[in-house]
Amino acid sequence: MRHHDLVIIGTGSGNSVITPELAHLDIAIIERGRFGGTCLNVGCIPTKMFVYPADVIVSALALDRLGAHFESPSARWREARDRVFARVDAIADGGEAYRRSDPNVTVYDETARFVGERTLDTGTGEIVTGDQVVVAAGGRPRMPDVDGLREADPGRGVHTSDTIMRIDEVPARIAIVGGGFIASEFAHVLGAFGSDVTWIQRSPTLLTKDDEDIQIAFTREQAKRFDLRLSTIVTGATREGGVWSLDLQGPQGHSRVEVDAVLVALGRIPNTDILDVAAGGLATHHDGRLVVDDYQRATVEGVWGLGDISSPYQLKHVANHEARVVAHNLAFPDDLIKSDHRFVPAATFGYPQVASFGPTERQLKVEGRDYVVKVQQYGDTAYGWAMEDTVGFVKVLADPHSKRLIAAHLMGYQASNLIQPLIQMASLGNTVPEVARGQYWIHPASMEVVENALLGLELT
Ligand SMILES: Cc1cc2nc3c(=O)[nH]c(=O)nc-3n(C[C@H](O)[C@H](O)[C@H](O)COP(=O)(O)OP(=O)(O)OC[C@H]3O[C@@H](n4cnc5c(N)ncnc54)[C@H](O)[C@@H]3O)c2cc1C
Ligand SMILES: NC(=O)c1ccc[n+]([C@@H]2O[C@H](COP(=O)([O-])OP(=O)(O)OC[C@H]3O[C@@H](n4cnc5c(N)ncnc54)[C@H](O)[C@@H]3O)[C@@H](O)[C@H]2O)c1
Repeated sequence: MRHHDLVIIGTGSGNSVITPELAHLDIAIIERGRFGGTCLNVGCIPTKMFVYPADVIVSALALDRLGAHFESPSARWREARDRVFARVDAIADGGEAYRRSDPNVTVYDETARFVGERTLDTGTGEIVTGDQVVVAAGGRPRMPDVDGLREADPGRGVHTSDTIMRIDEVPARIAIVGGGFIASEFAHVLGAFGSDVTWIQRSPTLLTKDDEDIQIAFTREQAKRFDLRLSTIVTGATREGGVWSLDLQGPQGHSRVEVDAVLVALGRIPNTDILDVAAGGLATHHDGRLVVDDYQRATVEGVWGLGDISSPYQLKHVANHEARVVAHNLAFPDDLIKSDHRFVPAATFGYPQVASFGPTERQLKVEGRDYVVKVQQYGDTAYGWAMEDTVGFVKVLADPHSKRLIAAHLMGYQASNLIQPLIQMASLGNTVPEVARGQYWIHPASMEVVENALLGLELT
């Protein structure tokens, strides 16, 4: 049994808990996978490195309407893959080497599980205890309850986001199951790189957590590009001669689709079960997330949780924020700070992009909350004319009494960037008139669509 001042499980955002204020402590890091966690190795960063060339290819295909012509743009998957992982793997390896070279840090590289309060079996034959324990062990893909698809099996063409980006060639035909972030981003990427995508979603729209206007508009755009099977579930899967035959149950009854590979994108489940947090005396929510309070404290003194293992958001910027809060609270126990989850934004890097924060219009109606709303089309602004845009829009919802923004929902070119001033004004408590008329907006930048959306809100 070995004792440490601080034990950190998981090197995603957990790795960044080691700030200069804590660097003198005797620290254990337990990581069963690659250093850097999901975002770096199999998540945000590699996906966006594939999304960028996919954006370029798909937008080039649509440039005819602007009088610009390209001879059939095409993509080379292996080149893109090798570019992505040359960079990503080097960062992961460098991060691990850096930690291992630190005399204050001991790295345990197996699967940990709790065997008592603040006590862990590291899986390496060593039991460790910590004065403080940070649980940052993230989550993993949820698999469907369908024979043949219960486990990822890349060798047989059953993939999750953990494996799909390392394949040698894009499959000629792929079925993507799910209708959220991962499905949307990978349909775009794999489609741009040459796969014929059949997209299976159990709900009548995609992106069901987004505002209804976004759901409808995004689904309409994807249906133009992919074989989209809505209100449809997979009931069976068999493989013969390298070909998967999926049984589908949809609005027209039973159907069958043949594909070379399947990508499962049905959400992620927290790793509290693998960690056996109950043995550590720690409480979980009904969905398996670790219970933490606003200060990121778990239910046993000296234990903290952050990121996907405890968060309902499952977003890297949230995990990073919570890591900063934990690092502060560990270093300054007499001056605890809370996490700020008031205006958490998210972006789906599909084509078109979607970005939002705050409740949907339907949620506001259900809550009976007063609001005013404006939907501004990209196509009604000068930059939208330049792009001949017919799909993008900015939807803003504001409180008519305080004149502050409640929510924003954007779809279109660079939505993930265009939303930032709206997040800023909500977070900093600026009113709509202050932001709309209290500054210059560069003409005729694409950001004018945001200015016009704010000006269009009827706030008397
Ligand atoms: C395909 C994909 C794309 C994404 N894109 C975005 C995006 O564009 N923007 C965004 O904001 N978010 C994105 N996310 C979400 C983002 O990656 C996560 O929210 C974030 O990485 C969570 O960080 P974390 O530190 O909580 O967990 P993780 O980064 O998952 O780290 C947990 C670590 O704990 C280790 N571990 C788990 N159990 C144990 C154990 N028992 N013992 C030892 N080690 C253990 C794991 O190996 C892992 O390295 C994406 C996710 C995916 C899957
Ligand atoms: N750009 C980003 O920020 C980004 C990108 C990728 C992933 N992520 C994070 O990773 C997490 C996982 O992504 P995801 O796309 O897997 O999850 P998600 O929650 O976005 O989507 C899951 C989809 O699967 C469907 N589904 C769930 N269970 C089902 C079942 N049993 N049968 C049929 N359909 C079912 C849901 O209706 C939904 O459409 C997300 O929560 C997100 O926070 C973020």
